[in-house]
Amino acid sequence: MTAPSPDFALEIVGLNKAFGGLKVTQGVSLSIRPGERRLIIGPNGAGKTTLFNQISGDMRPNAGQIKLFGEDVTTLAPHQRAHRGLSRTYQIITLFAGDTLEHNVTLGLLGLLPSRWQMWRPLSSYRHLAEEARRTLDSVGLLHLAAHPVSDLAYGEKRRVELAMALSQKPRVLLLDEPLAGLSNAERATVKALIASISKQTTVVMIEHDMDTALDLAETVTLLNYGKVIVDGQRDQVIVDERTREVYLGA
Ligand SMILES: Nc1ncnc2c1ncn2[C@@H]1O[C@H](COP(=O)(O)OP(=O)(O)OP(=O)(O)O)[C@@H](O)[C@H]1O
Repeated sequence: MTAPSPDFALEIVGLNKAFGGLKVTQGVSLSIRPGERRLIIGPNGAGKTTLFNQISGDMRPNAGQIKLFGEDVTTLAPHQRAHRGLSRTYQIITLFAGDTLEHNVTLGLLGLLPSRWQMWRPLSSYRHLAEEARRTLDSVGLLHLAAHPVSDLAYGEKRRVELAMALSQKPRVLLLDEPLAGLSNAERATVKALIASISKQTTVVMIEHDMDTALDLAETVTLLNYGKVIVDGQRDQVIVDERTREVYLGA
């Protein structure tokens, strides 16, 4: 008999996090269904990135629970969550600037192998990973730059590489932290199309300030302010909600 599939890809219950006296996550509860596109919005300092850090395991909550497809992952390390299908990008690009694109993506894939890497084994011996890295680069139209150092790339191209690296892990849940930040209009359109093309096998949770673009990609929206969930629901309802107006317009 197979186990019943859980209702939620990601379920957060009563999450709390404080830095000294500053409460940055206050009783946050969220339920995100498999395949959902969820946008997390809120003013600067609302606690969006801190929430992501706790979901990914980069930061431990003070209280509360995080479940991935029904499994409690609250105390698991980031790589253990990654093995269970959670992947994230960061607000700050995390590629190795001096290394080639192909090596960067290969290393990203290597980190996910159950055996991890063995330091005495040359990277070139992981041929299947290098091939997958090249497929990954091809998927975002950057294969022609595979042998170039990351420092040669334009900012928008680096963003695409980072996204491609996260996608190459075939995540079940993907956390995108401001994927459009700092992009030109043209780059924004390219990255938006890339996000829109992500398979429904992947649940997408995205923090983004560029509402014009991000709202198009979202089905559901959560508004955070001072570490609390203020409104949560279908995109169109959240947009017209009085409380959203209040937070953004101080009305
Ligand atoms: N490691 C830390 N130590 C102390 N305070 C922190 C730490 N990380 C975040 N904070 C504080 O927690 C609050 C929430 O920060 P966070 O980065 O989560 O907000 P955000 O909603 O992502 O903001 P932005 O939209 O500007 O990125 C801020 O007041 C921030 O200064």
